[in-house]
Amino acid sequence: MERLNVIASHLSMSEKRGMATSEVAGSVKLFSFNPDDIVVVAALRTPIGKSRRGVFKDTHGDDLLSQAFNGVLKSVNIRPDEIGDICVGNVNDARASVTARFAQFFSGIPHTVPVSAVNRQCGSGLQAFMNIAGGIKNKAYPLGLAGGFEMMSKSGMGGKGFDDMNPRIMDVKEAKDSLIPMGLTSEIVAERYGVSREVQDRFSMDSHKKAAAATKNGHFKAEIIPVTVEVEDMEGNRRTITVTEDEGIRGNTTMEVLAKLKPAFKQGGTTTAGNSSQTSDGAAAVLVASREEAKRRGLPILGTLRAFAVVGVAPDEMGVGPAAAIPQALKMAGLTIDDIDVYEINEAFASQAAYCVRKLGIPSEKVNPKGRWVWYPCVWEQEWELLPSSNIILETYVLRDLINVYKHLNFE
Ligand SMILES: CC(=O)SCCNC(=O)CCNC(=O)[C@H](O)C(C)(C)COP(=O)(O)OP(=O)(O)OC[C@H]1O[C@@H](n2cnc3c(N)ncnc32)[C@H](O)[C@@H]1OP(=O)(O)O
Repeated sequence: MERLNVIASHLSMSEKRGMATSEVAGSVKLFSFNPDDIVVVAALRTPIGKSRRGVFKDTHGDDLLSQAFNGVLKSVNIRPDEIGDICVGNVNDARASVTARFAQFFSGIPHTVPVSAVNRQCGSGLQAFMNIAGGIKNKAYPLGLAGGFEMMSKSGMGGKGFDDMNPRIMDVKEAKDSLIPMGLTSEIVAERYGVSREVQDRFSMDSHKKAAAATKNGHFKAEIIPVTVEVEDMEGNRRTITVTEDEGIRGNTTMEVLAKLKPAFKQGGTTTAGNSSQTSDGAAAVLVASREEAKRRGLPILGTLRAFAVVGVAPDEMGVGPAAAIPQALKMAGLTIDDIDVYEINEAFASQAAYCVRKLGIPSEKVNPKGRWVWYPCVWEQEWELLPSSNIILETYVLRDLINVYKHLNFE
């Protein structure tokens, strides 16, 4: 009976995806539902603000993160003391684990619930998710909260704590390369792999236009929690505002305007403010459970984690990460490039995303339909309607937009 249900669900998926039954037959074992599957039962984020001069420039990270925590808990009516563990991804906040603890208390989650923070650079939010998923898989707890935040208005791009470095770093090429500013690694990728300024600008323009259309059509509404904050204007007056949409999307951008922008990181380079992600402020959270626990509680199942991979790449071209890691995740999931319906490739620079899409042969119509970029892949089987006729999503970073928001904005 169980098997019949599984096959029946595949048939309906194949119909939705417009595929012949035989095309999905090979993935029957992938799609079987098991009690210990890792599922997402709630996922929400704040809007994303432009750092330093945006809507959250006067807001604290813990205030923003607690909004995300509160949002997901309330959306499915979970008692805060029932959470087994919390893990939060962050790159630039030197005291992120304490900020996360503050956010927990601001959300009314009692001290008996433990919290930790994790930094895997741009993949930190996704890593937080994987840490919680690992705890559930190991039966340490059946339900956990994963989140992420970045407040670049306050932290900037990091770069703190480098005063006391081991001088030996300069003698070891890859150690030294790890200090290359991110924008310059974009220039290296563009030069090394021949990604022209025009390709970068076009990728960026398309991304902005998709994001503007997605916003206009309300596609982000279900995932964004409106946030009310105080913000100081240029004259020093404080006012209270409620933010409901992402800041920084430039739907009117044209190739002509983009072509006029000066290189941001290197004379004669091709990476500009227009084809880089902006620096941002924001936070997100997901409530994660085993399928068994979700069913027992009657919680909605938004998606099932099907595979996850991490692969290292040379530091001087860090942005080629998706090209290395996506094949690995696909292999683990028993899927091919063509099996994926939607790729969300959240990269900071158009050079990197455009290179990865080209290298992997991803059909352009499947890339970032809402205009965002991804790396650091995990494969999701979607059990809700993200987009018509899409069921399998490969995304890098986190569940749709979570986390490491500092690089997302430009392309959302
Ligand atoms: C794993 C990884 O990927 S690591 C990477 C992590 N993330 C990063 O490294 C962040 C990269 N981004 C940055 O560092 C910064 O955004 C920079 C340096 C590229 C640009 O910084 P800023 O100059 O502050 O950019 P800002 O967004 O304010 O844009 C400056 C101007 O360029 C122009 N501009 C920027 N984007 C666009 C666009 N899409 N279309 C048209 N004009 C644009 C505008 O005139 C804008 O001024 P305005 O906002 O007053 O209209």
